[in-house]
Amino acid sequence: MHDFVCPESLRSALEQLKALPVSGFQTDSRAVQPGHVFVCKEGLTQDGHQHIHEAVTKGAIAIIALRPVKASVPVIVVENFAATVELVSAWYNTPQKRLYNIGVTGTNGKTTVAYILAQMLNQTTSAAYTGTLGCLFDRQLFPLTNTTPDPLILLTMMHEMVEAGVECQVMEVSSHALDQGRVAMMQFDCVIFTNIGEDHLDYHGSREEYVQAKLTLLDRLKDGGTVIVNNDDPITDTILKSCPASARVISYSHTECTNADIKAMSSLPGAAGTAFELHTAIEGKESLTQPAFTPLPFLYNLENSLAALAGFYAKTGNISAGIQVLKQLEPVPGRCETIALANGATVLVDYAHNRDGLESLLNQTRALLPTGKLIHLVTGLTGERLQDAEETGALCSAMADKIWFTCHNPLGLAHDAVPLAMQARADKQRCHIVLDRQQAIREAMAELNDGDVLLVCGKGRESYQYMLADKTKPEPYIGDNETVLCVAAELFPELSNQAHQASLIEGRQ
Ligand SMILES: CC(=O)N[C@H]1[C@@H](OP(=O)(O)OP(=O)(O)OC[C@H]2O[C@@H](n3ccc(=O)[nH]c3=O)[C@H](O)[C@@H]2O)O[C@H](CO)[C@@H](O)[C@@H]1O[C@H](C)C(=O)N[C@@H](C)C(=O)N[C@H](CCC(=O)O)C(=O)O
Ligand SMILES: Nc1ncnc2c1ncn2[C@@H]1O[C@H](COP(=O)(O)OP(=O)(O)OP(=O)(O)O)[C@@H](O)[C@H]1O
Repeated sequence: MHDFVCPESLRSALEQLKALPVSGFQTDSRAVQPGHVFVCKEGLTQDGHQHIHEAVTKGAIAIIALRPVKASVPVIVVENFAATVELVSAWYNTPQKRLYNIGVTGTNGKTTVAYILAQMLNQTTSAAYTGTLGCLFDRQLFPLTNTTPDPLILLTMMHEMVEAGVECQVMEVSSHALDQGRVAMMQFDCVIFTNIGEDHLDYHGSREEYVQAKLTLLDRLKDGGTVIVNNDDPITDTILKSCPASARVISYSHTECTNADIKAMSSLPGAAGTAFELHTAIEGKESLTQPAFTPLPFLYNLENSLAALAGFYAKTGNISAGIQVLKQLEPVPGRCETIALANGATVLVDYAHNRDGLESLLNQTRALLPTGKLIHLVTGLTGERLQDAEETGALCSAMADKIWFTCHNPLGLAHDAVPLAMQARADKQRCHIVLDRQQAIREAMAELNDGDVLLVCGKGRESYQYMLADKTKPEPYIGDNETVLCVAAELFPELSNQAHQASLIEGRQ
């Protein structure tokens, strides 16, 4: 049994760690691997100190705790979790300070903006993406549990990035992360706001609290850093009022009549992307209008592309180079992925998973659909969004022609709880409940005719369902894309799976 160790300073804690063969740091006993230091955290529902035994059994070689505890491995006691973050940051030689960090927040569009901006910056430097899709750099993808990871995971990833020669990180910053201080050790060079609507009321309690959480991203801005705002979002006035005086502000807009620094003119958003005139009038520079094109479909992706262009400009100072790389963007996995069917109908697999996202997707689809053609919709909401379910269901009923409410991460609720709530204020003649997600997709596809569109929303490329509240125990799910491809092969056997797969890629007309 080791004595309790109570370091008087960070330095002495570091010295203790240096004497051990540390392979990493972990706050979750379930994920501990041999050589890890297990960090005890008092969370919202549990106390990490209760899980020391499991951590040691799994191979933890030391414990960092907030109070004296007994363990068969050395214990370092620190004052609070922030001290641990400081310790781990020092252990990795403050990797966050060795990167140009861009933080992206907003209700919708974080993944899209962060992923495409990292892609664009990769044409000029080595850039990493961190967010809902995982942590991607140096051609490797590291899966993440959270959109914005726990600070110790983030520090570990940033250490790996620095080791791999990455120069710039574009990361999504969720409202939960801001509220829980997951990015408290960051000093962002640039922050980007996409749009702020209403979401996560289960966690934040009210829209005001949610907005306040988002605004705290500004507290994490470096002195003299850049704030990128969407002039078309009414929340921008509030953001600007909260901006530090030293900040450089760059605004973007998709409407011609605003005085945004970067704006799209003469745009005609379509399913094949959007051609537009990019007008820039930044920081007193001579204004410039240049032809531009984003291959991502729909108006909201024009907005996302403008946000990414502004981010590219903030980092490189070269908007013309940004226009060039924007043209060649690869699609974002699970967002607006199109599959053309042999009968002339189209299936679109998308990540729209809250009221605002569904509304903008349905609006855009309706605007592009010829009269008389139908929008079919397969959707659900996660258990966390139960209180939004009635209103969202009513919105879907008003905007789509035929709807299948289905299962989407019930997170411990009865599987029909969210679908029933979604159906409550919907037109029941047109809005069915089919809990088996694959069956819902199958039924919806069977009813499609030439020119109709089916939107399969909410999961994107996710290949799991959180049936239980415990997110460490996901159930495997084949995936929406795969389901659509299988059903297409059943419905149109004359086309091989391979042909369908090809149409998935080429179908982005
Ligand atoms: C509600 C919430 O946000 N919880 C987050 C929070 O967990 P917590 O600290 O409260 O955890 P806890 O369950 O009370 O446990 C306390 C401590 O005991 C540890 N523990 C717990 C159980 C065990 O068996 N062993 C063990 O060691 C836990 O790892 C933790 O260190 O801190 C953890 C580490 O940072 C997060 O992983 C965890 O995210 C959970 C998984 C989650 O689902 N969060 C969602 C709501 C979320 O954050 N979502 C946003 C994106 C939202 C969006 O835009 O769509 C995100 O950034 O991911
Ligand atoms: N700028 C936008 N405005 C409104 N809706 C959008 C916008 N961008 C994307 N969407 C819709 O929201 C969905 C989710 O997009 P995206 O994954 O980029 O958002 P997000 O903010 O990262 O969400 P999450 O953090 O939960 O993953 C898209 O599939 C699309 O339907």
